[in-house]
Amino acid sequence: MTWFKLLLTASRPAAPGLLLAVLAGIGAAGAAVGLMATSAWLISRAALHPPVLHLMVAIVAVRAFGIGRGVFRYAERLAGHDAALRVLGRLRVRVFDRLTALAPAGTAGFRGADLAQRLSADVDAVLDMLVRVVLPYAVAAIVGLGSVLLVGAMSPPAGAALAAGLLVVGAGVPLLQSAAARRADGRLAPLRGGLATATVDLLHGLPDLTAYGATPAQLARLAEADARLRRAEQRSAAAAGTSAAVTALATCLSLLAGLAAGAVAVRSGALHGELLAVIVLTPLAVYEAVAGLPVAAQRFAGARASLRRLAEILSAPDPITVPRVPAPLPIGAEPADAGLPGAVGAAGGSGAFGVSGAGGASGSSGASGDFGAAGAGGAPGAGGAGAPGASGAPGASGAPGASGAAGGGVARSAYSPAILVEGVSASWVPGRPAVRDVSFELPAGARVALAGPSGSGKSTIAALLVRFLDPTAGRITLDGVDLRRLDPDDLRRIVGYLPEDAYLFDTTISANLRIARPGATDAELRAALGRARLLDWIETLPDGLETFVGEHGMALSGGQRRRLALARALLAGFRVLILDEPTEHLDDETAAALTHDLLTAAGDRTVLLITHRTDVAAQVDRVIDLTAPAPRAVPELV
Ligand SMILES: Nc1ncnc2c1ncn2[C@@H]1O[C@H](COP(=O)(O)OP(=O)(O)OP(=O)(O)O)[C@@H](O)[C@H]1O
Repeated sequence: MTWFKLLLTASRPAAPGLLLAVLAGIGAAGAAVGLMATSAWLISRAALHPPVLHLMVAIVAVRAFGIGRGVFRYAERLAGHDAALRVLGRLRVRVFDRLTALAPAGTAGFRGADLAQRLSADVDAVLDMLVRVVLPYAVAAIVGLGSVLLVGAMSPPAGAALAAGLLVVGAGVPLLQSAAARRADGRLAPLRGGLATATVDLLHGLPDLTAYGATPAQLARLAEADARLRRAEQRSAAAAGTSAAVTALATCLSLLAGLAAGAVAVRSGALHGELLAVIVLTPLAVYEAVAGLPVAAQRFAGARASLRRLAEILSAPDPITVPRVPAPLPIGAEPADAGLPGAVGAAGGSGAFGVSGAGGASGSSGASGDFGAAGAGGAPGAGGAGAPGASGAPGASGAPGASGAAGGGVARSAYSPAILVEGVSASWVPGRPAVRDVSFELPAGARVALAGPSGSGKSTIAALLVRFLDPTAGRITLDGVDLRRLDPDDLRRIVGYLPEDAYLFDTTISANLRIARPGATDAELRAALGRARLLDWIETLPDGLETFVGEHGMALSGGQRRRLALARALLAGFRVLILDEPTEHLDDETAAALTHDLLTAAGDRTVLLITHRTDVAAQVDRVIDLTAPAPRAVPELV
């Protein structure tokens, strides 16, 4: 998408308002020109002492133009800003929507502070483009043309002098200016983004920089970014100053030329002496209308650069493909109502996925020797008797909700989906695979640990399961339905990802929890906190649920932060929970206790526990090891 197309599409809904602003602008500038021309004639005529009645029309016209100029100017500002602010608001929402669709995989190429800059300053540049570039140019072009015709009708040479002056000020000076400062003006927005990024980096990394004595070097980088921005601003300001001087010079020369042409015309008798003042003074008002054009041209370069940066976001490739007509979530795969075990009905109508073709297909894959141990009965449709996965598997019984009773291995009182990962490869950056040919199964209601060395792709698998990313090869199915056929928002209502660094907002415990479910009552919050084993501690706090957690949850310990994030996930009612390194950086004893609590709190949900720890094997149904080329299942489901 080009910057121009972006501007057109963004402004189209506000076109009537913008047109009204242009008309009002023409009215205001036209009234200024009319005021100057009429008063010039009135002064000249009055000097000859005619009967006052001969002046009455001109006197009324002067009043009308004087009042009209103010009224039209007000209407122009009102209509122009109203339309531009509407465009700006819509564009900001559009950019934000796009960012949410891109994040996190699609925004990997952008830097955080720079994105913030694009979302704020660059979107604001649309206001500049419409109100300070498009509007003044449209008004100046029409009023300038009308004035040249008016003056030209009285004295063609004076009209030609005015036209030449207007061309110099309205077109020549801006062209010269943009040639002189194009690079500087175009670089202002990216340089501001770079400075914001360097500042945020410095602030966030200050403790580490101080510890390593690297603050001076980082400060030097910041100073360098600042200096580059200052140099660009200076070049831009120098070009603007030169333009202002050239504009003033061109205006004076054009006025003098008009005066000379008018004087010659009066002398030769071609022009009545009363009109000489009109020819000389009218251009003053016209130049007022075009005087802002060099600045407008300068703003144009900056605003165009900003629009290009926004177009980059809007046309960034989709990290995932959203189907035009998404498949419905498998019946029964609705989020739990209160995030509590048993709150979800036992998957009524579940027979639907008993007949699902995809379920059948995955069944054959589950039974394959690839991960036979893991797949024994666990794969949807594989039909292994007695294995927990089989019990809930669509193909096995066609009634997932009934599985708890049938399976025996993993007691489930509510529906939990099964997930099958088949020969999946994926990359964050094209050509750099993060996981290759990974296959494993997450049977319904099972707790599976995903282990492997750092960088082996565990978090990438989690990102694939919530469709932050799509596989480049292979497929992932949820109860037999390929994830790519589902709406990602639907999917994320039932598959919850709890990253290692789950974000806590700088607000109260209750507000952090209600992000998952805005309508949750205090009792529901307490229930979720109780299940995350955090309630006892919270009850000891003077402000209880209304205690502030600080920026990034700094007022909580690492373990408390994770428990609070878990309580939020429980409250959301996900039916599959992906816990990414929930015990990282905790001592062994606390880690074991937290893992136990997390798994207990997860209740009947399907859980994928990403971990480096080797001691979780006893607490889960199986461990998938990503180290091996094709992950192995250790040990078998109990
Ligand atoms: N957002 C991202 N953008 C680009 N590359 C990424 C991104 N996230 C991960 N990668 C790359 O994908 C590969 C796998 O990373 P991933 O985080 O999945 O591994 P991991 O097993 O979870 O590691 P760890 O145990 O250290 O968290 C790495 O080479 C990493 O550089």
